[in-house]
Amino acid sequence: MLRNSLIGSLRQIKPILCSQSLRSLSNGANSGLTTIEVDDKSGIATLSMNLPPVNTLTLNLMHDLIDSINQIECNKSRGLILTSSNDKVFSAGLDLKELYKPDQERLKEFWTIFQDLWLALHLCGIPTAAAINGHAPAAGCIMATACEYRVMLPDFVIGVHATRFSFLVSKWMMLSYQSVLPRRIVERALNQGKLFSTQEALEVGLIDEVAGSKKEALAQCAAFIGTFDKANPIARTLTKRMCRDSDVTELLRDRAGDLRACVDYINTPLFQEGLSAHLEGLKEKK
Ligand SMILES: CCCCCC/C=C\CC(=O)SCCNC(=O)CCNC(=O)[C@H](O)C(C)(C)COP(=O)(O)OP(=O)(O)OC[C@H]1O[C@@H](n2cnc3c(N)ncnc32)[C@H](O)[C@@H]1OP(=O)(O)O
Repeated sequence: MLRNSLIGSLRQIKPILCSQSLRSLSNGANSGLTTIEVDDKSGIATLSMNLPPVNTLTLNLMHDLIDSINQIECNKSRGLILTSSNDKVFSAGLDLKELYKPDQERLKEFWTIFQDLWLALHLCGIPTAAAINGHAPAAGCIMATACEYRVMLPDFVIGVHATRFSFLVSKWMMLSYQSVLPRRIVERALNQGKLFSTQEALEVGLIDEVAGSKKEALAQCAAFIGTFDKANPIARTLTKRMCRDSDVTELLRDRAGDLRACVDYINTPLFQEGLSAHLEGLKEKK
């Protein structure tokens, strides 16, 4: 029963790609904002975000990420490591320009694909890890927490600082955060809009390890993925999905309701004013 519902949920977000032969993983169908490299020896795929300057989650980048996750999973890679081609920023989170004075239809599409991306990462059947080689604010952090393991480089920040610019996170985003941090820390950090330094993130458990370089981070993520070698892959996948079922169900049971609530909130003067000030702040810091 549970297995069927998990597999059923997955089908909703994975309609494509598995029929293709994909050992050489080309990004033909997408915009080329991601690259996939599969290590021949380990069979682990490294998925890099490559949208200068700061990997903002635009519609195209989110589309490419979902497409790439599907390809990697369908190709039976041994694991997936999410990282960035930029050496200062993992991802700056959602593209704020899409949220400021938005076109309503485009905003709906934008929010829906963000939900899809979260589901694709959350339900990815193979082991996932994030090599966080730069700043990871807001949705950058949410993507990392959807992975099973996080290795971060020193002197960067990670966290959901949404309250600083009048954002209200959806419950499924909060659950992502809460799946790696104790509830009391999540409550405080979300309310403060806290961005954790690498060291603070390690101390609270938001990340699992610190690495000295990107190469080391990738190796540490690969070592984590290797820890599942003795597990039967199908049993592992179903167990992972069972562990994540309640978080995923929170979104799946009323995706349309979440979309409506977010669109309504994004259109409020409170949000638009907070966002306008935040965008100004980003410009002024130059
Ligand atoms: C009910 C709905 C609410 C849902 C709430 C969900 C929670 C979170 C969703 C989000 O993800 S919202 C996105 C929030 N992200 C941020 O606030 C990050 C802002 N960016 C930064 O702090 C910094 O850019 C950085 C990531 C620390 C990197 O700093 P760096 O000095 O390397 O680069 P910058 O000069 O600041 O930026 C370069 C360039 O990019 C523009 N930019 C940066 N981030 C964003 C963004 N998220 N969206 C759009 N544009 C962004 C920045 O303005 C610069 O532009 P130019 O001035 O060069 O034109």
